[in-house]
Amino acid sequence: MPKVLVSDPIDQAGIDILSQVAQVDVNTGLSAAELVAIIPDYDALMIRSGTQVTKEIIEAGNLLKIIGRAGVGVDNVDVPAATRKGIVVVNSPEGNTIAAAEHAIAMMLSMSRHIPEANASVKSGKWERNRFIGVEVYKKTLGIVGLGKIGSHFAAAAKAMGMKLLAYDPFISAERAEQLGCRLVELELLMRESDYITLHIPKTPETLHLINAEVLSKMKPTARIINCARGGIIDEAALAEAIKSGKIAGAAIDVYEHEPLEADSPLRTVGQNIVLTPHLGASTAEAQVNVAIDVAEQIRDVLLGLPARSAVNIPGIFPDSIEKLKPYLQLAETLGNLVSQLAGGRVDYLNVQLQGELATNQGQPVVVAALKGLLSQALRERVNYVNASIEAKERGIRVVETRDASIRDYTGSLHLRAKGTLGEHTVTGAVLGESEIRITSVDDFPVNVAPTHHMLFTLHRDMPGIIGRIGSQLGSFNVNIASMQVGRKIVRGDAVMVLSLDDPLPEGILAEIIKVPGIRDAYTVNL
Ligand SMILES: NC(=O)c1ccc[n+]([C@@H]2O[C@H](COP(=O)([O-])OP(=O)(O)OC[C@H]3O[C@@H](n4cnc5c(N)ncnc54)[C@H](O)[C@@H]3O)[C@@H](O)[C@H]2O)c1
Ligand SMILES: O=C(O)CC[C@@H](O)C(=O)O
Repeated sequence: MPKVLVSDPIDQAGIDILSQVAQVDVNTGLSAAELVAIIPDYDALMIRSGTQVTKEIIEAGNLLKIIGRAGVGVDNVDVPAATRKGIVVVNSPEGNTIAAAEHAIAMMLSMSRHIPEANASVKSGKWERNRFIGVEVYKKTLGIVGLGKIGSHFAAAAKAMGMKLLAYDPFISAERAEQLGCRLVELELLMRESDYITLHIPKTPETLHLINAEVLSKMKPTARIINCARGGIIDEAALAEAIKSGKIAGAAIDVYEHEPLEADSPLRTVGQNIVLTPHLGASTAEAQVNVAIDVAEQIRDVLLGLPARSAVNIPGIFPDSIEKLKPYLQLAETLGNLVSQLAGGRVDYLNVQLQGELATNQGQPVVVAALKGLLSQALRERVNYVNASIEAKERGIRVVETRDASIRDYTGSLHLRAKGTLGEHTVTGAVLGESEIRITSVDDFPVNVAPTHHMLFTLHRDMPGIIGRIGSQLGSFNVNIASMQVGRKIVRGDAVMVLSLDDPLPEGILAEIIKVPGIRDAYTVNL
């Protein structure tokens, strides 16, 4: 039974799903060294934001197939290191959207009405009504940085509260922003004009310290900023200084550059104009159930050999296309493996042409499958859907995807052309019925053969006696032929012969076959 390590607190609903297919060990609060020590035993790792999945942990995870992040942000996972090792990283892109948006709204309102201090004051026995005069958000301008899922939900709620909306998001259109009631503007204008600024962007090298001293200096002295996205997007020292010196009115922060927040963080000494929560954006009962189920289901599926629906480091396949595409992924892998052997293993160019109905489908997963097949001779089980593209890129393989929907020999077919040490070779294949894979051409000679484990391909002159001679040669080496087919374009011209063999070809026989008069080339293939 596979083993799953759950290293952060996860809702029981997720554990129940994982337990259907795996031994689940819940072991939270581990140090990095402890994780490195135990990870070699595990097939899957499930985390929230508490575990930093470093390169060292990934390198040590020799059985790891999947890392599941029960949440959105995967900035606590070294995704490039996981990709290189062929480990799928999945998240739950929507499970906590509402929770995070509602937390940001709560932060905006509690900051505006001094709720944390007022609560502490009453609980300490005081009744200080004049000390806590707040401000309204009605008719104020809200600047949303990042108009994705959480930013959009905040926008809808803020609009209903009568706020005017600005948004900065270089990756969405002005039309989309307009649909959400926002005016799309540059960051500088948003910082200058907003009374409230809320951040809903991922932490990336581009967004690290996006909100620094200079950007904060553009804000109005009455303006307030909310960060429920990721620590590090705001420069914390600059923020503390801006509030203390009265350059801005306040801030509400849920996420920090270092979590837990250090005891001596300047944010802790800002006083009453800052509201701090300990990364609670996703902490609702509903969101924790959503993300636990979402990610546990994906871990279960991957452990069962099925695709994950929200993988961040493999080409996504829309769930409704998975069933339809599966036989084509198998076909692409088989053809990739075949063409790499015909082209001599070291391939430097691959053209993947999607034909017929397949041309109207998602192409990227099929191309990745072809690359996986292409590299499987060299890398064996080290190559998979996660790292095939990187491995191909690092080997300098130029990959071109083309489409031709007008080719209708089969409902959908796939044509691969590869250039390698043995020159240029092409193969075409199709899926018959539900899932039967056929090789339908080799070097543009039409054939119709099912791929088998051991195969022999020859290029020869179509002339009497040649098939018999190959048969006798194989017989003399005690190799049994399971099936044989010849593909030719014209009678007595060039032809290819495809033989399926019951046994692998013994050493040396290929050299004998090539000596047969009329044989131009011969290739052994193991699929
Ligand atoms: N506090 C929490 O507990 C909590 C919970 C959930 C999500 N989050 C964080 O909230 C953030 C947003 O989540 P989401 O689900 O809305 O993501 P999303 O992918 O739906 O939206 C992110 C938006 O940011 C935009 N963006 C990316 N780079 C940008 C840049 N440099 N400048 C401006 N916009 C940029 C994108 O175009 C996208 O529209 C993530 O960082 C996530 O980790 C925090
Ligand atoms: O794990 C958590 O509670 C936080 C999750 C949140 O930061 C996210 O990115 O989804």
